[in-house]
Amino acid sequence: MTACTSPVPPADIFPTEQWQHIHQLLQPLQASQALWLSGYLAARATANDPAPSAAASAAAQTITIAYGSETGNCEQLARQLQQKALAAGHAAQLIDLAELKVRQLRKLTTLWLITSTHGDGDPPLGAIDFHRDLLATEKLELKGLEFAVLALGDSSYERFCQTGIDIDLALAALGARRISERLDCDVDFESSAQNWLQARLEELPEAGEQAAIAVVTSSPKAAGTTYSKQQPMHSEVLEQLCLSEASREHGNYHLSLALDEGSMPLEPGDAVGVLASNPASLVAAVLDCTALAADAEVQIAEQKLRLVDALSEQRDLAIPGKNLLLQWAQWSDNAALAALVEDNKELRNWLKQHHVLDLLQNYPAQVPDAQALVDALRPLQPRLYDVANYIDPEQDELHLLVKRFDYTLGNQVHPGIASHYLCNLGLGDSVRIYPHRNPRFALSPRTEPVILIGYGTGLAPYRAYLQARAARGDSNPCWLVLGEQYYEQDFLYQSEWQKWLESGALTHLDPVFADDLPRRELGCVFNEQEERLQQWLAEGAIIYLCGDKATLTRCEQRIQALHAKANGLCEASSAKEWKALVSGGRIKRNLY
Ligand SMILES: Cc1cc2nc3c(=O)[nH]c(=O)nc-3n(C[C@H](O)[C@H](O)[C@H](O)COP(=O)(O)O)c2cc1C
Repeated sequence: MTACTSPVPPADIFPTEQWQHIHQLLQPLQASQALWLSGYLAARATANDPAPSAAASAAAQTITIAYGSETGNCEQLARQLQQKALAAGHAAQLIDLAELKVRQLRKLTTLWLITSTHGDGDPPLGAIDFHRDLLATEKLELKGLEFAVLALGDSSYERFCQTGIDIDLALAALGARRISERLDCDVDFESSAQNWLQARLEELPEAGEQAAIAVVTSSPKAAGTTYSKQQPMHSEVLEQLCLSEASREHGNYHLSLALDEGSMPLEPGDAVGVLASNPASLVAAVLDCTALAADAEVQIAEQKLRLVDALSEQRDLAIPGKNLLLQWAQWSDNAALAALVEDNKELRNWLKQHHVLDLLQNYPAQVPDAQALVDALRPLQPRLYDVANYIDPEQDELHLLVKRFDYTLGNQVHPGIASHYLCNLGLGDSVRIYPHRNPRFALSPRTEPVILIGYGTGLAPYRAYLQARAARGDSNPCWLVLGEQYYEQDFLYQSEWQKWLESGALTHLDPVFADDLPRRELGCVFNEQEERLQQWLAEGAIIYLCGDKATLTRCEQRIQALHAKANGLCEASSAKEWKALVSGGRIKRNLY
C-alpha cells in the first residue's frame, strides 16, 4: 500500500511548528496504522462539516475511485487505478459502493466509478443500496461533481452493463458533469478497461505540491499475500470426500487443499477464486471440429502458449458469446447463421440456448488459424467458492464445499465446468486458487446473538464461523438453520454441528430438508420458533443468509413479515425498518 509521501504543506494550512509536531507523530507509524488514520481523517473531513475548512477543501480535491464488484474484477481495476493515480502524485481515495452514501456525493469533486452488473441486470450485492438510493434521489444537486463511469458486464445477458448505465444516467440527471462517455466492457474487458484507466490519468492536470495520500475506505485486499487472479497459488489436493449419499446425482463434495502456513490470510466469510480447467474431452472436441493443431502457438495478453493449453485453461468452451457467433457466421459462410447474426434479439436468444459445441459441430467452418479461434472465444472466468474452514496463521489447509452442478441447454444436459473440475480432482492434483476477501460477510465481532441461515453450499462459511467461534470461545448465542434436499442424503457436516452444540459454540440447530415429505420451506423454522426469533431480534440479533438466492430471499421475507407483525408495522414502516437493519449490519447476505 502506498503510504504518505510528505512534502511540507503550505504554511497557511499548517504553521511550521505544528507540522513538525505532526511529522514527529507520524514518523513511527506502521503502514496499517497510517492507513487507518488516513481513512479516519478523510471520514472526518467529509463528515457533516458545515463550514468548508481547509482540510475539507483538500479532501474535496481528492479523486474518488468508487467500485461495485461481486467477483473482484471491478475492485481490481479500481485498485490499479488508485495506485496509478498515487504514483502520478495525485490524491486518490478508493471506496466500495457498499460504503458510499448518495448524500456524500455532494462533497466530492471527481468521481471515477467502476461497476459490474449481476443477477439479471442487478447491481452487485454491495452496490444495491447505493444504486437504489441514487435512482430514487431527485433533489440532490451535484453541479460540483465531475464523473466518469466504467461498466463491466457480459453481453450474453439481456441487460448488458445495466448498473453502469443506470448510475451514469442518474449522476448526469442530478447535474454532475460527465467528463467522458461511459465505457461498457464485455467479459474480455482487460485491454479496453486499461485504456479507460489510462485516459482518466491523462485528463488530470499536472499533480501539484499536493501530497499523494492513499485513502482506503474500502475492504482491505488480502494483506500479506502475493497471490492474485493473474498469479494464483498452485495448491495440492489433500482430501476429496463425497459428503452426500453415493447414489446422489448432484452430490456435495468436501475438498481439502494444501496451503503454506500464513500464505492465504483469509477471514471466515471470505472466498477463494478457483481457476478451473476445461475437461480434456471438451478441448479435444473443439480441436477436432476446428482441425487446428494442438501445439500451434497462440498469444493471450503477454503470454505465449500452445493452443491446447489456451483452450484448456484460458478460454470458455461452454458459453459461445456474441463475438464467436459473429466470427463463426463468416468462417462457416452459412446463410442461416448469417441471417441469425443480423437480428440482435434472435442472436441473444440463440446464445442463451446453445453450447460452443452446438455451433462448432452443426456449422462446419474454416477457422483461419489458432489465434483467430482464441481471440473469438470468451475468457474462462474464475469461480468463487466460500472458504469452509477457519484459517488461523498456523492453518495449512483450505476447505471447500462444492456441489456438482449440471445445466440444461435445449434438450442437452451439460456439466458445470468449475464444479465438475473440482469434484473430479484426485489426491495430489494441483488447483489454481487466489484469495478473495468478502468483508461484507465477515463474522461480526459484536456480542449480540447470531442467526445463521444457509442452504446447500451456503453452509460453507458457517463451518468457518463455528470453527472460529470454538477457537475463540465466543459465548454469544448462535442459532444455525440449515437447509438441503433430503435428510438421508444431504445432512452435510452433521457430526461437526453436533459437536459444536455440545461444546456450546452452537446454541440451536434446526435442519430443514426441503424435499422430504411433507415438504418444508426453510423459513418454516421461524414460524415454528417465533418466540425465540422475536426475542433474539429484540436483543439485536445479527442474521446471516447464505446460499441459493431465491430460497434465502423467501426466507428473509418471511422473517421480515414476522418481525412486522410482532411490532405492528405497516408495509412501508416494515420496509424502512428492515432497510435500517441491513445498513446497520444486522442482516448480512451472501447469495448466488
Ligand atoms: C451470476 C452472474 C450474473 C451476471 N449478470 C449480468 C447481467 O445481468 N448483465 C451483465 O451485463 N453482466 C452480468 N454478469 C457479468 C459480470 O458483470 C461480469 O462478469 C463482470 O466482469 C463482473 O465484475 P465483478 O467481478 O467486479 O463483479 C453476470 C455475472 C454473473 C457471475
